[in-house]
Amino acid sequence: MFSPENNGKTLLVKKYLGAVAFNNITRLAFGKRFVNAEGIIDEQGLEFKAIVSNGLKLGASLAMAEHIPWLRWMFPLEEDAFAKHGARRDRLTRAIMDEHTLARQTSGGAKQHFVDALLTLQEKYDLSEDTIIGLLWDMITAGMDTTAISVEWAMAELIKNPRVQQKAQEELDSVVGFERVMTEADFSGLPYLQCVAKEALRLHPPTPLMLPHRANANVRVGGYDIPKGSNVHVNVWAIARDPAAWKNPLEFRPERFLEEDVDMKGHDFRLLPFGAGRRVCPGAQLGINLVTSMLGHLLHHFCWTPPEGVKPEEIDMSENPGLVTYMRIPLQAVAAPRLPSHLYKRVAVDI
Ligand code: HEM
Repeated sequence: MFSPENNGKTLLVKKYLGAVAFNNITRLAFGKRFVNAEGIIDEQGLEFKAIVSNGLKLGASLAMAEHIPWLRWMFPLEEDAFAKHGARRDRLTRAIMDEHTLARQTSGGAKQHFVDALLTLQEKYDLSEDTIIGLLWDMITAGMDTTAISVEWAMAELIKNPRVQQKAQEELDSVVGFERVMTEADFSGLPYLQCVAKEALRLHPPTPLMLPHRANANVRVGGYDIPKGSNVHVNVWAIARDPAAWKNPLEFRPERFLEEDVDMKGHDFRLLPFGAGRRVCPGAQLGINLVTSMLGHLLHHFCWTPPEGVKPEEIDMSENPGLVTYMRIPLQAVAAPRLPSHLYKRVAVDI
C-alpha cells in the first residue's frame, strides 16, 4: 500500500485487506506466511488460495440446494467435485502438519500455533487426523473473509464520516505517537478505536443471518410456531438497525458505545454479530482483535479519502446478498501516508 506508485492513486481496498486477513489466519493456524516480503505468494500459498476459493464455490452450491429445495435439480450435489476438493485440501494440510511435527521434534518444544496445539493434544483428546484437518479449516474459512469484510465496511464508514476518522487518528497519535507502530498491547488505551470496530460490526455484520440453525423440537418463539426440523435464520442485521432498540440506528456513531457499554459476544440480544448460545462464534474475541488491529494500523498509517471526484456521501453502501455480505461495489479509496517513512517497512517476525 505504501509505495511511491500508490501515492495519490485510487486503491481497491479489499485487495489489501484480503491479503492481510489471509496472512493473519495462516500465521495463526499454521505459523506460516505464504507471501514473502515483496508480496509474492509461494507455490504452497497459491494452492492454499485455490482450495479456499474452490471451497467457497462448492459451499455456495450446497447452500442453494439445501435452502431452496424446489431448485435442487438445478444444483445437483457434485459428489465427485467434493471428494476431489477434500483430497486436495487434506494433502496440503497433511504436508503442513508433517512440517510442524518435524519442527517440534527437532526443536524439542511446541510452537504456539493452532496446528501445534491440536497435534500436541491429539492423544489426550483422541483427535483423529481428519478432525484436526477439519478444525484447522473451520478456522480458516470462518476467520478470513469475515474479518476482511468487516474492515472494508468500517473503512467505508470512516471515509464517509471524516469526523470519526479524525477522532480515531487523534486517539492513536496520542497513545501510540509517531515513532512506532501500534501493537495489541495498545488496545486497552484505545477505547474509541474499539468503539469504531463495534459500531462497524453493528451496522455491517459480515454474516447478517448468522449461520442457519435447525430446530430440534417444536418451539414457540416471539409468538411464532417453529416446527421441529425447520431451518431458522436470525436476522441480526435487522435487529442491530431496529429503531426500537437503537437511537438513530442508521447513524455511524461509535460514541454510542462510550455512553453505554453493550456486549457483542452473545449476551445482549440487540447486538449479535457473533451469534449467541451454544453455537456462538468461538473466534469472536480473535475476530474483534483482528478487526481492531487492521483498523488501527490503517488509520494510524494513512489518511483515507474517496477517489478524486467522488464525494464521501456518494460511496455506495449497498450489500451483495449472500451468507457473507460483501460490499456490492468494492470500496475504492486514496491513502495518504501520515507517519515517518521508516515505519512502513516490512519487519521480519519470528513465526
Ligand atoms: C469479525 C469476525 C467474525 C464474525 C463477525 C463471526 C461471526 C460468526 C457467526 C455469526 C457465527 C454463527 C453463530 C451462530 O450461528 O450462532 C460464527 C460461527 C463460527 N465462527 Fe465466527 N466470526 C468471525 C470470526 C471468526 C474467526 C476469526 C474464527 C476462527 C478463527 C471464527 C470461527 C468460527 C467457527 C468455527 C464457527 C462455527 C461454530 C459452530 O458452529 O459451533 N470466526 N461466526
